[in-house]
Amino acid sequence: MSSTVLVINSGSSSIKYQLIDPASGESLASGLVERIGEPEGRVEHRTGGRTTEQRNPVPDHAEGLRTVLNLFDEVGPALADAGVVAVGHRVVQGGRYYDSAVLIDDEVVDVIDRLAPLAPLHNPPNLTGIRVARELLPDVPHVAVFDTAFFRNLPEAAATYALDREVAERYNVRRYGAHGTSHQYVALKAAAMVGRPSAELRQVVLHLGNGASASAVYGGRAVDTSMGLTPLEGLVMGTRTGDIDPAVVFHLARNAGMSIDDIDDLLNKRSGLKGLTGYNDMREVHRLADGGDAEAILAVEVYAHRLRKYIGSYAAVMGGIDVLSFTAGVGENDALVRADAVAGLEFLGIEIDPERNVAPSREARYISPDGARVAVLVVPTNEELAIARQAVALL
Ligand SMILES: Nc1ncnc2c1ncn2[C@@H]1O[C@H](COP(=O)(O)OP(=O)(O)O)[C@@H](O)[C@H]1O
Ligand SMILES: CC(=O)OP(=O)(O)O
Ligand SMILES: [Mg+2]
Repeated sequence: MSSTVLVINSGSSSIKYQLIDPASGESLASGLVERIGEPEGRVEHRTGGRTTEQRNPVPDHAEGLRTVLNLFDEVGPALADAGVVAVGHRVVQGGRYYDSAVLIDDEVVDVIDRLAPLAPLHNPPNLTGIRVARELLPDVPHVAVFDTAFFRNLPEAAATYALDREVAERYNVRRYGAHGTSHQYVALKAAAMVGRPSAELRQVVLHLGNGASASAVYGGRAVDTSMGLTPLEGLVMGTRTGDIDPAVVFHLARNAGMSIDDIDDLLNKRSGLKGLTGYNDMREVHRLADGGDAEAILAVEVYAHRLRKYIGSYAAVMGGIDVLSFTAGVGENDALVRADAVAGLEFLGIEIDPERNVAPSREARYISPDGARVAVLVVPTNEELAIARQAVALL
């Protein structure tokens, strides 16, 4: 029997999970618990080509995980017979503590808890997932794989904010990044695709999901990234502003009668595509834009404008660019966004082949024309597989 890893990614209102054979990369089961804490919850469990769906309220993450483990019992594969050697947990914020995966003990739990202010939407649910999973699966090692690990050794010039040094040091204010497991996975895969030693490659990776971030990877090492102290900075996201002038916060606090918590909620949960159009899902935004909705058309332009700014600035940071990769929900599926993101960047050697760009495929592929100076790629990310591999490597 081969060894498997159960990977858990607990988000604010969802739990995604996958049982993976890290050696072959095969996914033996996967699923999702959605709308935790809302009146109508939904659980989807996929294994062996079959999907089982349940629609019940899921009051909290503990109940959600219990439901998942029951599904493994009832529908399979039975975890007791599946050779589970570890549970791998995605944790967004590891601060300055971790540059690689770590075995979870009470001290690690304490650190993740103390770092919650630096990823307020992510670390608390990550931690709940860890607590509950350790209770329900006490006999296997649990491993934390941090989104920040790949960015732990960013050059100081990229990681440092031009803020009073003492304040920054006392309150741990610096750029930590996020989505690092995905950026690293995609950069490695892209280097293998172009067949050049990663040591000399200047890569830009665009992870465009609900949360979205860009990274500059030079010689296999992250040299800059768009998420900062928290996953709020950088690109336009489903519900987050990305970059804004910090003075917007003072302005709203002083003139709109909003509290800091109100503004936090506004910038993180009611902005981005949702703030501009009412919808956080790019598919809905396109649907509106296709119908001539001026706000949706502008939202797509704002989104793409930000992407072009980051591609250009990272090319400047690295003295050029050899590979540009698109990944995650929007990056993998949205040919329009990809085309808009590179429009006008021919001066950097970036061009795409319109037919390759729209060809339906789930595989990693080139969308630049043969012989182009910059390899433009779509590389489906697989954070779960990367987490499973890092967990077994640690053990
Ligand atoms: N066919 C598609 N076209 C455009 N956007 C898509 C498509 N499919 C999914 N998406 C976008 O991908 C997002 C989810 O991406 P994903 O990487 O799964 O995010 P997360 O891991 O943050 O939940 C959705 O919110 C949606 O906007
Ligand atoms: C860090 C982050 O933004 O993660 P997600 O995209 O899962 O929200
Ligand atoms: Mg994601």
